[in-house]
Amino acid sequence: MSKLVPAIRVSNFSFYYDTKKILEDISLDIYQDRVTAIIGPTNCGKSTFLKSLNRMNELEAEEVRIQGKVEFFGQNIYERRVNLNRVRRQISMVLPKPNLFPMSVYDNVAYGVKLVGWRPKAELDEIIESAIKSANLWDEVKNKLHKSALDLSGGQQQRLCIARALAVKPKVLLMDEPCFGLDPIASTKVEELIQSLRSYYTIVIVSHNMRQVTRISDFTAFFCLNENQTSKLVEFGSTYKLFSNPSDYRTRDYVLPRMN
Ligand SMILES: Nc1ncnc2c1ncn2[C@@H]1O[C@H](COP(=O)(O)OP(=O)(O)OP(=O)(O)O)[C@@H](O)[C@H]1O
Repeated sequence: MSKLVPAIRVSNFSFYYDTKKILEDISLDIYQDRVTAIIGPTNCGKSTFLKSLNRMNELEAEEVRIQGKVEFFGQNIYERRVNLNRVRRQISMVLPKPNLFPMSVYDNVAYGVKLVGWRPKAELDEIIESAIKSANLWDEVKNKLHKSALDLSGGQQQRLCIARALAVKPKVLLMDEPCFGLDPIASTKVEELIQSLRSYYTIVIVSHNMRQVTRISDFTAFFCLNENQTSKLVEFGSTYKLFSNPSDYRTRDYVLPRMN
């Protein structure tokens, strides 16, 4: 295994929606070209944490406040002068439910690429094909590129969302329960896709499926609400260690019953 390099370094990070503190004093490193899973009970701030990594959380409320830092290869993404579009291109988000536009398969993937700048048609075609291939979807849609994306199955739509994210060449993929609502076969395909992307992208995934977490992630962070109902990072470490020999009793009490 190559040396661990932090792609994202979260330091003493607290997050508030309006006046309500959601995350408290979180510090952890997200390593480059590794899969990090975020787990924890419902409402413990997993999605809020994930969205904090590319500032998507700011799109969700009138007012948000933070303390601490989130550094992406050394640059604090919460600094004023940061180019937010660039941050969100490099740190891309895949949501639990496919959020495709009512457009063709091709246009959905082209959408973000066109926002970045004009490209000749042949070059655009190449980017689209490569992104859809990387999302393990090409054989299923190559004859339907100009048909509505909304006619694809749920699992195909989710892989198309991943293709759309890949088309803008991000460094980090944030995945919020990417198998949510998918049947076991569609879920397996998304999981296989994550496996095939893991060497090329830094991936952070929120999942409630502990078996999936042990199959696909290298590192796991366990979040839990404290007595003030704010979310704390209880434990972070290699997925193997966290599941086989957790350091904290709260991790053990959460993880072990969900593995049976
Ligand atoms: N846009 C928002 N405005 C205000 N509060 C919010 C907003 N989004 C989430 N919250 C609150 O933040 C807290 C954490 O929610 P979050 O969705 O991050 O938890 P979660 O661990 O991902 O939950 P789940 O496992 O159920 O998906 C909850 O109390 C929720 O009500």
